[in-house]
Amino acid sequence: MTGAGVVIAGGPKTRYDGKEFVKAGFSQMSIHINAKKGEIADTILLPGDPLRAKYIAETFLEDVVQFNEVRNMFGYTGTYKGKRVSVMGTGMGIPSISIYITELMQEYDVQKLIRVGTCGAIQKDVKVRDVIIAQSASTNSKFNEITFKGMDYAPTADFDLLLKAYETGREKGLNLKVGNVFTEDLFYSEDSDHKKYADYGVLAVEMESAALYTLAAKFGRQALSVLTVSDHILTGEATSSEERQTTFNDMIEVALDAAIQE
Ligand SMILES: O=P(O)(O)O[C@H]1O[C@H](CO)[C@@H](O)[C@H]1O
Ligand SMILES: O=c1cc[nH]c(=O)[nH]1
Repeated sequence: MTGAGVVIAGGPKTRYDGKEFVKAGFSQMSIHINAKKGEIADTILLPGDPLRAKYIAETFLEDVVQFNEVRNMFGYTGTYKGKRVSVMGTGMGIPSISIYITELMQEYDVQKLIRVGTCGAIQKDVKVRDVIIAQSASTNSKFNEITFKGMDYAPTADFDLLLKAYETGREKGLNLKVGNVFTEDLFYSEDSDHKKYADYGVLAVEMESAALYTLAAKFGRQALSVLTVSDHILTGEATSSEERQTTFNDMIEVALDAAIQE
C-alpha cells in the first residue's frame, strides 16, 4: 500500500493522512478536472467508481499524487513498475464518462484509456468472476445515433491494447472472455433488451464502453474496456465483496500490465 505517500498535485504537496486529502486550490484547465497540464499521465485507468480509483492508486501505484477531487471524482497519477500511469473515476453511464474522457483527451492529451469496470453476464458460459475484454460495444444509448445523425456505428476496442491485455491475462492463467458487450442506459429497466442481445452473442452488460470507444476513435486515441463479471443476470448469482476484490485485482493487473507495454 502506498496510501501514506499520496500527495495533492499543485500547490503545497500535502500528504494524505489516511483520512482525507487537503484541497490544493490551484486554477483548473477544464470544467470537471482541476489538474494542471502534465499532471495526468499519457495512460489512464478508468473505473466507474471513484473509490475504486483510490483503491487502485493506493494498492498498485507508487509515488502517488492526487490530481482531481472535483465532485469527488478522484484522480491520481503514480508509477507502476516504473512507468507513469494515472487512474480516475468516470461515474456511471455514458453522459458521465463522456464528460471526463473528452476533457482527458482534449485538455490533457491522454493517449491510452483503459476502463476497468464491472458487468453483468448474459451468456450461460460466462461465469461470475470471469474477466471480459470488450472487443466491441453495442448500445441502446442515443449517443452514437446523435453523433452519426441516425446512422449506425460499431464502437471497437484498440486492437493493439486488446492483444496485449489478452496475452497478459492468459499468462496469468485467467479465464478470459473476449467479445461484444452491451452498453445500456438503464440499469433498472422494465423491459430489458438483454435476451435479444444475448441471442446475438453479446457477453455481458455495462454502461460506458460504447462511448469510450467512439470518443477515443474521434480523438485518434487507444481505448479498451476490461470488465469483471460481478453478477449473472440469468442465474442471479453475484460476487461477495471479498471475491470482488480478488477478481478486481486480476482485472486491474491485466489492465496495468497491458497499459505499460510499449
Ligand atoms: O463498476 P463500474 O465501472 O461502475 O461499471 C458498472 O457498474 C455501474 C452500475 O452498477 C455502471 O457504471 C456499470 O457500467
Ligand atoms: O451495468 C451493470 C453492471 C453490472 N451488472 C449489471 O447488471 N449491470
